[in-house]
Amino acid sequence: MNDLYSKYKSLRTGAVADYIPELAKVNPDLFSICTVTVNGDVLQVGDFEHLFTIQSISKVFVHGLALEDHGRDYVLKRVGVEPTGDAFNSIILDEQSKRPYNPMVNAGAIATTGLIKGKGATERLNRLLEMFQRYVGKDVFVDISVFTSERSTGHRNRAMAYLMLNFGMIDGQIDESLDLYFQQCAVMVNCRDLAVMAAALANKGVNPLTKEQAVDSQYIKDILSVMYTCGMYNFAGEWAYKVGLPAKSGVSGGIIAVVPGQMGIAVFSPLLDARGNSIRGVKVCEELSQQFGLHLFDCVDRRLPHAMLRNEAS
Ligand SMILES: NC(=O)CC[C@H](N)C(=O)O
Repeated sequence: MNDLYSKYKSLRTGAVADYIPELAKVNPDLFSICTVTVNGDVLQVGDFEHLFTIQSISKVFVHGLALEDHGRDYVLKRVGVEPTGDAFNSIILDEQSKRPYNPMVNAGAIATTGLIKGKGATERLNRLLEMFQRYVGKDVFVDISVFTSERSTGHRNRAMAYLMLNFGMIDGQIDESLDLYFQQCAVMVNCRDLAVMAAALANKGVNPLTKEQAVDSQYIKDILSVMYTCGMYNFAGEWAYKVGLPAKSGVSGGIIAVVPGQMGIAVFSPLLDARGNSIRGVKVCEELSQQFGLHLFDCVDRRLPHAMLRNEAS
């Protein structure tokens, strides 16, 4: 991991996201890698304590909460599970069903967030924060500057919400759902938190550090299959081919990847490619997958380093 960190630290291609004005202020040099095994072993390098907003990585966990709130049949009626091959912010709905294509693109995520139960905006936000807290293992907070920055500029997302309202795919509480969506995107995490969250998904929904059940284990297969096919947007196919792990990226520069039954991986580096994926994040995950045989369909045995498997034999 140290070798990968040193190798890519000097790679400075790409650009930080600036369509949300507050995100443009980030230091582009920040870089960290962290892995957490299902046994709770943590390996971390770089700026792993640096807090940033989770952005689209939140979509994975909110999808899980929507499944818990309504069950898979109902969620599937409102949001599909087809990869789009389009950008994360594309304003397209399935022509026939009028559903957004999947819960990982913005349209689908706004619809998913609209499904979160609660009496009023505060209860819905609290339920969402409690869900994140189960995954992270400590209190989490919304970055108000990033939230208000996106709320005042997120007209494209607002347009999607109105399109879905027109087709009856979300209910009339448009502003409340959009606020909740912008708030979930502005939840603050560090690279280590993300790796713990990914490790919970690798560990049947149980946070490996606190042992708390973060999400009902019956929905892990739903969450991971949608991540696998849709998590990296219009790069999802190449990612599945090269890295072979369920994953999710966000425009603030985070990427999580899940090695089911073994560990969670998180990389943070805000320099993005044209599709909105972290450039260093993609490179590091490609190399980790190749070096340790992590691709789900790789027939060679996984070669996790000894440090990651310390507790497995005991
Ligand atoms: N890809 C992302 O991280 C996008 C999330 C961002 N909040 C948006 O809706 O545009």
